[in-house]
Amino acid sequence: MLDFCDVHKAYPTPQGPLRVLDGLDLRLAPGESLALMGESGSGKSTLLHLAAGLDLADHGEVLLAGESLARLGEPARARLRRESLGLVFQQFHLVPSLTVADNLRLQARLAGREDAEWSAELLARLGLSALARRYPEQLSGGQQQRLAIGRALAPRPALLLADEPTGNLDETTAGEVLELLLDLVRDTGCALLLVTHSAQVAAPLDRCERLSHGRLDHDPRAARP
Ligand SMILES: Nc1ncnc2c1ncn2[C@@H]1O[C@H](COP(=O)(O)OP(=O)(O)OP(=O)(O)O)[C@@H](O)[C@H]1O
Repeated sequence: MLDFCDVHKAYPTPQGPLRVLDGLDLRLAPGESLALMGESGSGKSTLLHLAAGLDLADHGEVLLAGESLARLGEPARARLRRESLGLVFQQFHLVPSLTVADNLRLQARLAGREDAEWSAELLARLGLSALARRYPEQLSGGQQQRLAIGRALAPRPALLLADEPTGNLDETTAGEVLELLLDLVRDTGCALLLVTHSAQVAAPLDRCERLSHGRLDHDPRAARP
């Protein structure tokens, strides 16, 4: 589903190149869930950006759904992103002028995958059916993040990238939102790459890797036995 092969990424700085990813290898199988942990500044967001084709590796190869992101032009990368990827961030990034139902529909429409039955089922599973005509600002933080998750999954992507998806929520709401996210991911067969600072959030996922000095180390402490 997602493969990083000997990936290097550096940022130019006045002091010279800052090497963030340094020969990183990663393989995520279809339907597999992986928690990505690591110190602040270790490169987790950089890795997510490369996985989404929002930025390109300096050396090495990133393959998404078998396609080398660097070899595709930007229009083809954008198409692949729309059709194969769901993105969820700590900030919800909902469209404020669209209702709950239309926020959900928009993403599916952009991917050419409108499916009224699936949208209705998603709204119900998100606990948002009764709120379908509200606007994002009329929702609680937990409801907004549930909608953001539903929107990302509306086109039935093969891979969901989530960057601290429960980082803005209180502990109880965060637990509920994570459970919902994992249930939906499991039921749709979507692979998941989730960045978190929390071992508790990482625990129910299939694997946990720690990013350190530009490479990944398996982290048995946070992974399920
Ligand atoms: N566009 C950029 N130009 C220069 N340096 C950058 C750029 N983007 C990120 N960096 C640096 O690269 C390193 C990795 O950043 P990144 O955001 O990937 O880390 P992170 O692990 O996601 O951090 P956090 O957990 O704090 O979100 C940091 O030292 C950061 O300052």
